[in-house]
Amino acid sequence: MTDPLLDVRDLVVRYGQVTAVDGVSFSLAPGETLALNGPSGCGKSSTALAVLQLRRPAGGEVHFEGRELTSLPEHELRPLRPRMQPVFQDPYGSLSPRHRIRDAVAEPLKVQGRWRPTAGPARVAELLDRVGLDPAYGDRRPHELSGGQCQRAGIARALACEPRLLVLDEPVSSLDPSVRAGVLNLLADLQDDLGLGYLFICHDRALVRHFADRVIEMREGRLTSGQRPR
Ligand SMILES: Nc1ncnc2c1ncn2[C@@H]1O[C@H](COP(=O)(O)OP(=O)(O)OP(=O)(O)O)[C@@H](O)[C@H]1O
Repeated sequence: MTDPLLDVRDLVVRYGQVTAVDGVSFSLAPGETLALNGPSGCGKSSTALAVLQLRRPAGGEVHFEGRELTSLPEHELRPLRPRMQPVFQDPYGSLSPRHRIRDAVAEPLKVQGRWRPTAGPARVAELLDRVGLDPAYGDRRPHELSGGQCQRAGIARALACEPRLLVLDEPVSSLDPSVRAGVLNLLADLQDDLGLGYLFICHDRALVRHFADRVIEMREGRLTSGQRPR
């Protein structure tokens, strides 16, 4: 059996007195899509933030590519962060309104010291093309794109990090139904090509059944089905 890409054990997330996630365990294999489904407020986004270590959990462990993340200080997490990238519901919220799309996609390359003035622009154009955007759109700012185009640009920016895991938090929920299928097809193609693992957070049960390899259900902070046996 392949080692899991992500192995979450007894995760607890608290906001003050509120326990949003209460002992959640699951694992995700490389190249797998695991859907986390459940009603509004059940703790899906809190689970996503804790997996990404954007909110440090109050308890439990998050093993990613064999490293346990919750015990790592920020300076040791930093080099691992590019490998697990979020894609959030609001496509405009994840891109700075002031920056052109090409700069937003180039930024992770620059932050990671992988930007080369000669090859960099071509790499950005390649990433935009890979997500189905005309590279000429690189000149635009987010408000000059549709929601679907903007979500594609956000995915291009995530891909610039060369991730192994995408945490997709309601990635198509704010898009027109006509645009959703295109973005989901893109995600499926990228997974086939790159072997990415997806933690796919979605409240739409029909959609998760269609898109995911496996579904786990959450309610009031706990998994009600699909919990990994201990
Ligand atoms: N920053 C916060 N401060 C205090 N409580 C919070 C915070 N974020 C979430 N919560 C609470 O934690 C619980 C879980 O919220 P969370 O957003 O994780 O659920 P969700 O399943 O993602 O909901 P939705 O589908 O509506 O986004 C809710 O009771 C929510 O009110």
